[in-house]
Amino acid sequence: VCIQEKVPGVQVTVLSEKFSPHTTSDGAAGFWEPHILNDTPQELIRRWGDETWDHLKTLYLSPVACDAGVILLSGYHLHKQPQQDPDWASTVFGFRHLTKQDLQQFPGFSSGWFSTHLLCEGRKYLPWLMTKFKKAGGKVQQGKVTSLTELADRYNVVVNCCGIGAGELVGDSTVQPVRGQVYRVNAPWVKHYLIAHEDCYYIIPCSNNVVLGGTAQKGNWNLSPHPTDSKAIWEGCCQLVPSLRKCKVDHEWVGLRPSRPKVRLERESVGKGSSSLEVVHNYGHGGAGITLHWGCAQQAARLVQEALSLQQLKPKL
Ligand SMILES: Cc1cc2nc3c(=O)[nH]c(=O)nc-3n(C[C@H](O)[C@H](O)[C@H](O)COP(=O)(O)OP(=O)(O)OC[C@H]3O[C@@H](n4cnc5c(N)ncnc54)[C@H](O)[C@@H]3O)c2cc1C
Ligand SMILES: O=C(O)CCC(=O)C(=O)O
Repeated sequence: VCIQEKVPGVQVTVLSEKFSPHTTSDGAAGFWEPHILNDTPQELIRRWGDETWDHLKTLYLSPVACDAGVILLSGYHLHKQPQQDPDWASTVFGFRHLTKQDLQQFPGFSSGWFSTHLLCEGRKYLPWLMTKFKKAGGKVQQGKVTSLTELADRYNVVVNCCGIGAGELVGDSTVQPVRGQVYRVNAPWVKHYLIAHEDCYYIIPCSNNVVLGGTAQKGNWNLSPHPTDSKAIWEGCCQLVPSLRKCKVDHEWVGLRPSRPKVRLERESVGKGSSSLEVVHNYGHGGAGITLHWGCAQQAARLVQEALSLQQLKPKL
């Protein structure tokens, strides 16, 4: 969608093995908070995160908020050890430190913050974006790409935004999963998010259900819910909000956060001669793909523009 908006007359095709609701982005809570980004430079996290925040804020304040799956959510970040204020404190709304009175609700936690965040639900947002994309003339094709150069005779530029699949596609062994298991439950009485950072437990209400998480297991590719994780998540979340014991479980889900030493967002020429191709890489967003998505997409679209203006355009089939 960003490319369509930035490059006049461009024809864009989304070529993907899986579509919504079967992607990692569909299962994520969609909570705006930069995390699991390893050594991605702080100034880039701030720039991409803030651009995404502004984009989501605009959607939230518009009539499309419900269709696009963008909501505003307040709640608690809980810590067992004293922490420095996070870099995102000045981006979110109403950041403050928890008082002794706040902390009385949460035995075992000694500090934390209260803040209001935007949340973008992939399961609503992706179909909403797809409608926009198709209306603007975008094409869609299902299929697994095994080599980027196989696309050289069909496209002038390819954007590699394959998430966890990017590692295999471009032979980047630094892409590793950080496995996240969650429950989706019906608990409409839960109106605040709670994130217990050291234990990795969280409770995040979305528009139709509540996400109970989670795990962050590096290098684990198992896409099935594991009973040991289910038990730990259930007990951890029920300790935070005991009334959750009464909730009805909708389903469990596992996703692989596409982790990398740092987000890869750059241009590269791959292949030689007739199979050479301009590629824009945009992958490795760890636990923050939704948090950074619009800022990264803007940058990727600028790189597409650059790649198009550098090459002599030949008509392709
Ligand atoms: C449990 C959990 C909770 C999360 N919560 C949050 C959150 O609250 N906030 C947040 O910001 N982030 C969150 N994340 C992280 C977020 O989900 C990811 O960073 C994000 O989904 C990555 O998006 P992506 O588009 O790169 O990958 P994906 O959503 O996985 O999309 C990649 C696409 O590429 C396609 N593809 C891959 N390889 C190929 C190939 N070879 N050929 C063709 N197509 C291919 C796939 O089919 C898919 O359609 C969470 C992740 C998990 C697991
Ligand atoms: O911890 C958060 O900010 C919300 C959940 C999340 O982003 C994740 O599980 O990766």
